[in-house]
Amino acid sequence: MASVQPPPALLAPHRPSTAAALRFPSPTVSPRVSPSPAARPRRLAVAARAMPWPHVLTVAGSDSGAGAGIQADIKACAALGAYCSSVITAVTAQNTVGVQGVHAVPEEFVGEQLRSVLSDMSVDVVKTGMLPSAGIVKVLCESLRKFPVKALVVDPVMVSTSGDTLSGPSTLTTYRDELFPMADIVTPNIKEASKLLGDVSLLTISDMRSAAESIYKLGPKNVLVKGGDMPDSTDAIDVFFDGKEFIELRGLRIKTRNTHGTGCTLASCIAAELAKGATMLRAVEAAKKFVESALYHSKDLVIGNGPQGPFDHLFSLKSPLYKMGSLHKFNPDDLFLYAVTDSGMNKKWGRSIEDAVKAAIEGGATIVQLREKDTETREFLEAAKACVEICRSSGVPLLINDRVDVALASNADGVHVGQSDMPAWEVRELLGPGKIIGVSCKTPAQAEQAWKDGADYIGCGGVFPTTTKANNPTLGFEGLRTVCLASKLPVVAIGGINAGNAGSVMELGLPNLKGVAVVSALFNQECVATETRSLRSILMNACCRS
Ligand SMILES: Cc1ncc(COP(=O)(O)OP(=O)(O)O)c(N)n1
Ligand SMILES: Cc1ncsc1CCOP(=O)(O)O
Ligand SMILES: [Mg+2]
Repeated sequence: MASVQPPPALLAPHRPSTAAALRFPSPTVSPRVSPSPAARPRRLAVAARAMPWPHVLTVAGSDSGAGAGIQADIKACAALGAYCSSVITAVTAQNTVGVQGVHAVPEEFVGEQLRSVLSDMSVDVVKTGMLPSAGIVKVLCESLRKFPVKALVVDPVMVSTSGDTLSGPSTLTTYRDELFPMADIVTPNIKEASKLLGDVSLLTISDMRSAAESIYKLGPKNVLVKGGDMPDSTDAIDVFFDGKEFIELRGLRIKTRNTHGTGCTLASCIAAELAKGATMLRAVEAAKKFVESALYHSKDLVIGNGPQGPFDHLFSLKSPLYKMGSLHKFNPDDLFLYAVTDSGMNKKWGRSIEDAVKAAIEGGATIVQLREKDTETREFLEAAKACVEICRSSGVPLLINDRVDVALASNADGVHVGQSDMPAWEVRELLGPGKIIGVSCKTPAQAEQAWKDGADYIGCGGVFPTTTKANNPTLGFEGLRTVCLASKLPVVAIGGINAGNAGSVMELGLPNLKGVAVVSALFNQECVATETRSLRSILMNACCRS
């Protein structure tokens, strides 16, 4: 009787596998035989996991069209570096037109799937999607009590983005009474929030706040009411509530038909980020940014003929410009007080570049840029290397204006380029995902291109007239506002900004206007540190007021 020899690797004690070690028997189909006792593989000696792998378990329905459901969950988690196991609660026949049929999985079998995963694997976070019956909700709650996890993310899927009802009224009651009190966050959209609260009408941000507060009282630790389908809103605004404060999370409303699965994906991204150790608010912010990036990248892709197309969760594999590293490396708050040096002013005041940078940092500059248009390359590079050390010891990013070569050679933190300098996407190719790239933008189109090219921020100006940069049209507050409202990237204002008007710039209250960049108000002065300190306090006061 042929005995089936399991692959050697299965018998050997578990060790990091190499291709050589993983030799499997030839793929010919052997007659089904039960292995002799000698050949039966011993219990696997599985080594303790050397590398943690954040793990999300999705408990949701299958979407045959793969735009939503467990298919979206698995893709989203994979894109964010988390493992995703899945317990299927229903099988749906659906596509880009809508849901044509739903078969709920018997609750006993949902329970068996839950036991299989939770008894064997260490799950960090459970994320729920479509739970088609009260019985399934109860089975899930029982499993969570038996196999507790770090966090529970509940996406109360009741109405699909195509408008089809996915959960009945009895399920809502069990959601509210049993599942919500166990949840770390509940993420209803407007329709779902309305249903959960007895079909109340939700038309404004204020209504969303009230809804979030009412849903919070049902027991979850946090609530995120998603405003994506709020009528007539220009931005996609979600309201986050943690029981103490409301936070409005603004995102760009991407004009596209490819929105099927955005709800599932947002919740799965939150789960993945929580599994990776993020705080709840950071997880929600990262999830929102992921969905926005995915929608933007996918806006012109076409799958299916209906009104609700899927989007590409794995967009970052398709374009190096979307390397996730660059989405998280740069801290927009660094733009608060942006000191930009000037070779002419340094000469006028007899000051070295290094001295100018040290003084600006002493005064509280939060980011520094060497804008040395008239300095010879060799001198510029030596100064840049010295300033990299000065800034790094203070934790202040140092960028180089225009000169990518100097930035590379000095290992600066990034580069700022203008419309006539090297395009940002080329700079990104040269610097890689871990460096900061800023782009000068005067129009929404330029801001859009900077985002597409993978920049981290934009400089917008000149806001006021300036003699520091020749032939530089003045945008004024309206021009600055127009670009800020269009920009998907953080913005720093520049041009003629000084102690007299910096406060008014920040008091515009533009959400993504993160600070001001200043040249002469700091470096064409006798004492750089004093001027920087004064400007910093003006900015702090203005931000407290706005
Ligand atoms: C933050 C910031 N914004 C704009 C500029 C302008 O750069 P510059 O090289 O002086 O001019 P353009 O290349 O934008 O035309 C900057 N240096 N920093
Ligand atoms: C570099 C630059 N980009 C737009 S305006 C400007 C000059 C800003 O200098 P100042 O702060 O002295 O007006
Ligand atoms: Mg330039």
